[in-house]
Amino acid sequence: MEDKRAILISISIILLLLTSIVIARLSLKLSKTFYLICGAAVAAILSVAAIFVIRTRYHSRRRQLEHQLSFQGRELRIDYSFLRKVAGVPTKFRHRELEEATDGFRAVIGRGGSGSVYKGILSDGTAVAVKRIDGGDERGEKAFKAEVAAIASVQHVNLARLLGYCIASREGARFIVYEFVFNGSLDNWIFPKIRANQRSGCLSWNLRCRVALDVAKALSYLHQDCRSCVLHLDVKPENILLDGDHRALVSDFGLSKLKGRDESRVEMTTIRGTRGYLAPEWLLENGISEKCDVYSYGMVLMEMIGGRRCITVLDKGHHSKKKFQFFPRIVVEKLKEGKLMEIVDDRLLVEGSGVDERELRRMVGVALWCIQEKPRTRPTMAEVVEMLEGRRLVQEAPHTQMLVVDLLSDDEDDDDGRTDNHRRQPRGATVDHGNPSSSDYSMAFSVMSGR
Ligand SMILES: Nc1ncnc2c1ncn2[C@@H]1O[C@H](COP(=O)(O)OP(=O)(O)OP(=O)(O)O)[C@@H](O)[C@H]1O
Repeated sequence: MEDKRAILISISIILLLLTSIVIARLSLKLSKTFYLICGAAVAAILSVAAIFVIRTRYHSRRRQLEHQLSFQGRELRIDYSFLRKVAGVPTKFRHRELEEATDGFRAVIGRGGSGSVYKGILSDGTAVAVKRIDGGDERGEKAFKAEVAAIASVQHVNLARLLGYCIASREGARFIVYEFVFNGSLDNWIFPKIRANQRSGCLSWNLRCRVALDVAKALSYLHQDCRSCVLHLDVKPENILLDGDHRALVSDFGLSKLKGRDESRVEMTTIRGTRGYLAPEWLLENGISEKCDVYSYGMVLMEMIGGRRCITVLDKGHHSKKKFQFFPRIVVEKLKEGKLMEIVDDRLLVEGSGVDERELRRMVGVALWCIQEKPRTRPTMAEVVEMLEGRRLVQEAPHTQMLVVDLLSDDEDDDDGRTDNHRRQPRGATVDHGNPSSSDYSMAFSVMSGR
């Protein structure tokens, strides 16, 4: 439109000029020089008009192209982010985005060995849990890479969903962004509240059974259905999250390890995991396998049944050796005495709570198979799923020595049996064949660190 108007104006000016020249020539009888000057003037005006037209055309074409490109770019970005979401590829967030989402990292929802976890809301309204992995050291880097690599390659309804990550080089921290899981971790739902400000509830028997199955399915998927076998290596109630419907989601892959399908074990140079859930082969055998997760799962199953930690410290005296009460031993005794109901979480034994003795026997049986001392005696997680679903008979578990791997350290235990720094690596570990002491339930065997 603008082009046409410019051309019309230019032509009108030229015509006007030519007419004035002709009129001037006829009326004033001017010389040839006059014609030359006028011709040059017309040529100059024509050039200016041409430049003007070319410029406007160029600018309008440029604007048109820019508009077209930005539209196509926007479409491509939408397609790309859609494809990323569909393929489950984690997004790389900017530090500022996470800072805004978490309101400056204010709302802490959990603390673990590797850092703190904050609640946040992304700009599109998605609720997220942002896990900050502290320390720019090698260990922090390893935990970050292991977690992102492991969880980014797996997808299962019972695994916490990774949305993205962020590396803030200036702050020396790394962040992992998970979908927010509304009911927090399982420990708050099976152990009695120990702090006034603690958010907790008591999970019903039926929900405990469902959670046990959900976790077993997630672990079976990690061990058997992924391209490489994923060893979680930190299965414990704190790492099992419950969504709004109390479905379980296994989370925290910071210690996980990949094992090739053709490998039976992987060599490890350091002990990974949490005291109380560590399988004996961490110190007794060469290399570890998915059976470590099976052991930890068995311990979690025991804790879900009893509503208590498997290991409780009885004696915290400075001079005497620590004495432990090992819940699975109590379970075995009660089973022998035919008083299995006595081991169930007291809070579930109110009338109408629906604790079914047959189901209880099955759960206890599975847990006892899982915590067998020898890894090869333990079932696979797929077999555990079959047993829990009643598709496989749970036979009586053989007697096992019930070894407890404990990384003794200077720090005091919490009331819930967890040490503050519960992910210690033992220095110069020694094996101590402690006698079963005066307490019936003290540990039969402990593995002590030289801290
Ligand atoms: N996606 C989530 N939604 C809600 N709460 C979460 C989520 N992820 C973690 N949390 C909370 O934060 C706590 C600590 O998280 P997490 O275990 O992943 O941290 P960590 O530093 O790796 O700890 P750990 O020492 O157990 O490895 C959890 O026990 C849970 O209460």
